[in-house]
Amino acid sequence: MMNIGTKERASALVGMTVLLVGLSCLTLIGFDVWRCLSERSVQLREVHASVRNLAKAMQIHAQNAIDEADLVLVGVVERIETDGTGPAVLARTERLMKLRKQALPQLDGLFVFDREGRWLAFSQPALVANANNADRDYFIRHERDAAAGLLIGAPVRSRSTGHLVIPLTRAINAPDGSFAGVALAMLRVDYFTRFYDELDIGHDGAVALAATEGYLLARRPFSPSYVGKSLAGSQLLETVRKYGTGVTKEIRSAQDGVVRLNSIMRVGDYPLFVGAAMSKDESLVEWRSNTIVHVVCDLGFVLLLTLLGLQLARRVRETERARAQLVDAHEALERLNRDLERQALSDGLTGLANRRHFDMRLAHECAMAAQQGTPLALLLIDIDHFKYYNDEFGHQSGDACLQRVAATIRSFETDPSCVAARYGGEELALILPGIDGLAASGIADKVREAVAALGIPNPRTGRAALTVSIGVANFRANDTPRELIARSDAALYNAKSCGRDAVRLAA
Ligand SMILES: Nc1nc2c(ncn2[C@@H]2O[C@H](COP(=O)(O)OP(=O)(O)OP(=O)(O)O)[C@@H](O)[C@H]2O)c(=O)[nH]1
Repeated sequence: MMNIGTKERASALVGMTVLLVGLSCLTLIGFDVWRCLSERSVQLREVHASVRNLAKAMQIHAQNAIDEADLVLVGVVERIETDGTGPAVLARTERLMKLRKQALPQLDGLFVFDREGRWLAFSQPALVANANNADRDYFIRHERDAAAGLLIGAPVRSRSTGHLVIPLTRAINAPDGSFAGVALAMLRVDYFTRFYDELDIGHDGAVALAATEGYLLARRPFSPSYVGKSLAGSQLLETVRKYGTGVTKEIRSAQDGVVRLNSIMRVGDYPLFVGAAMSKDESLVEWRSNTIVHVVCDLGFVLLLTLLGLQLARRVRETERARAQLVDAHEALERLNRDLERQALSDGLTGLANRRHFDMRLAHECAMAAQQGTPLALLLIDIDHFKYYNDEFGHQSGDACLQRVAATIRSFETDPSCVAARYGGEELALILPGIDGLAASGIADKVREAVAALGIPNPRTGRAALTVSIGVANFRANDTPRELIARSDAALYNAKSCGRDAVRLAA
């Protein structure tokens, strides 16, 4: 059974164990949470950099394609405006347009229309019957605004090739500044989508080329239905409207609902922008699986640590219990030893020092007195006519009487160095270190009176009460204990001889 102190110590140790295990678990979990969050932000930073690089590549690609096509348009317009639309000029222009179309893969066709929209020159192999482009949006806009410059129109399906194309147009003006027609370069939508197909954007990534007016020109993943599709209400367009181009933002796609990290860039000075986006979920797939592995490992480790902690706490409790039992056993043993020691040194009947103890202490005190030159006295005390008492009251009463007399003598142990002892039988002794013979005689007299004052009857002596006779001896330099005892004994004999109930100091 554990005592309160042991219980408290065991509880404190168990508490410390729990605290240690708890802190270890918290440190581990805290560190791993921090590591996971850091890895996540590193991963997202890498995705940000990737989408910016992709957007930059798309921007350069689109700008080059448009710049090259516009350069051709500018040349064609300049030639027609300078040289007119005579058959020779148109033939040369058409040759030039065919050469340019072969050289520039983004071109689906080049055309020159007169002010009525009729085809004057074109890069296509043959004229489409009754072809007239006066109904096209770009034609109407140039007709209305001669200073419109380069127009990039919404994608249309080409009447000559059937391909999806983006029309780039410039107005042709007559020498008087009036509208004289339109030069058209058709950019193939698939020129862009083929390039976009080669970009590494993952499974859920998306890229797009769009007009700032708010419609799509090309996109990956591609579907013909996307081409020309309005972006109205989409977060992509809202982001462009709100933050402009040149930003990287997290956007939920209006097309497929996937959340992506989008990098948006303006294509030169054209009313176009490109957007490159990678799925946030997909980008974090590896991080997520790593995190799951870490969480499982952490949980396992925490479980292991908890089990070890519980085991440790149990061991601590057991050890403390064993320690307490050991301490109890040790204390019991010490008590037993003290009892045995006391028993070995004390007299069983009177409780005074026994003869062995008396001899040891007297030898010690004699040595001290001799060494330090201090006084020492010995009293030998004998009960007078004790035989009568025994005979009168029986041996058991004699024992009780002996105990009372011993207790009285013990009361004169006024100093820790004093020793009251049972010298033998009904003979008792008192060692008085530091006290000379005269003072010791005074004490002896008081002892004698104190015993008499007990009033123990001893009728056959003819006296009022039981008495003692005391022989006092003063230690002399070089006395042996035996010599000191012998002189005390001689003095006791004198006290007896002169009628008992007396004190005698040895000569
Ligand atoms: N009850 C009891 N008596 C004891 C004990 N030890 C010694 N005695 C008795 O003490 C008595 C000593 O007797 P004696 O030596 O003749 O001396 P006395 O009768 O005291 O007479 P004086 O010494 O001459 O005065 C004996 O009767 C012993 O039996 C003890 O432990 N108990």
